[in-house]
Amino acid sequence: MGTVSDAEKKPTVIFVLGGPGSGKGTQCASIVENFGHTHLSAGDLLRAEIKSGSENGMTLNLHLIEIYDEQQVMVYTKFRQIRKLFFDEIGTMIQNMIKEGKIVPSEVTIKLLQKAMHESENDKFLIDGFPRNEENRAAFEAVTKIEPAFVLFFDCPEEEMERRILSRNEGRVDDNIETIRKRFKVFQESSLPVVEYYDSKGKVRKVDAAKPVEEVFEAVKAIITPKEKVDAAKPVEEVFEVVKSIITPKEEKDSSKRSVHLCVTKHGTLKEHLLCKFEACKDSLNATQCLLS
Ligand SMILES: Nc1ncnc2c1ncn2[C@@H]1O[C@H](COP(=O)(O)OP(=O)(O)OP(=O)(O)O)[C@@H](O)[C@H]1O
Ligand SMILES: Nc1ccn([C@@H]2O[C@H](COP(=O)(O)O)[C@@H](O)[C@H]2O)c(=O)n1
Repeated sequence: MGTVSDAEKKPTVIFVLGGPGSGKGTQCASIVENFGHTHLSAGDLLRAEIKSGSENGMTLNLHLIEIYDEQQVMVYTKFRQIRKLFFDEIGTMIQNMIKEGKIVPSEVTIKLLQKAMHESENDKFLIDGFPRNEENRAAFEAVTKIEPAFVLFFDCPEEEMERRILSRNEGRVDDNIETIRKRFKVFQESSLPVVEYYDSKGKVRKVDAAKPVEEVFEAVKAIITPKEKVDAAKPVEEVFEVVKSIITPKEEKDSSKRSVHLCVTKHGTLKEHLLCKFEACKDSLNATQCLLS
């Protein structure tokens, strides 16, 4: 049986979703710093395309490129003029759609995401603000054949998101009350169904994004941190020493508050038990009992 070559290996993708101003970009910056993912914001890529698209005219590289198969200078010049018009038009189209809080056609956004992924040497990506609707989701999966590892969903009330956007001060054309309302509507009607779709597949990791930045990141860290493994073949006391060193005091406190217990499975993986069948597991000091489960 053949093995999967490096070239065929799919990158790990985490979709980062949440309403406008829920703090996706802010948290992605901390994830990049702490976990080394590459952050690709669909909104940032579209904004960059408005700025540079008509200058280099290469980013989107849509079907028009195929028109040019002649070598003559005249044809080439004509081609460049047409191409510039074409990309100017795409830039204007993106700009208008962002101003109106509308979702840009998937073909455009996916091209930008694919290009950024190809140019990166990383193999783990945070794709922020995408997929924004069912069309985005289906097209991305069809084109890239990539399924997200999970969806990091920032849940935040509209009043808080509105407050945050109105004090963001980055000069964005869509950070005004009229467009914000339109973006909230699009989020409710088109983006939440995508979250629900992934939720039905058990892929949504929801975070309370209304809390202060640092607290939100604590929750994010708990989701992103790779699950640590414990060598469960060792004597029970030794295993428990390792378990104790992994469980931080904060997690211990939180887990006892929430009646969540960190246990070691037969395979040596640390596991959170919401309801453990072992009475003895009701506090983390007895976590080793779960070795038997
Ligand atoms: N937990 C938080 N508490 C208070 N303010 C926050 C929090 N997280 C982010 N902010 C601030 O709110 C504003 C919006 O945050 P950010 O740009 O990260 O949101 P976003 O979800 O990426 O927004 P958009 O989808 O509109 O691009 C920023 O000014 C940021 O500094
Ligand atoms: N998948 C996407 C993402 C964004 N847009 C457009 O960009 C605007 C800003 O997006 P942010 O994520 O930076 O808030 C958004 O309102 C859309 O107009 C898009 O079309 N498709």
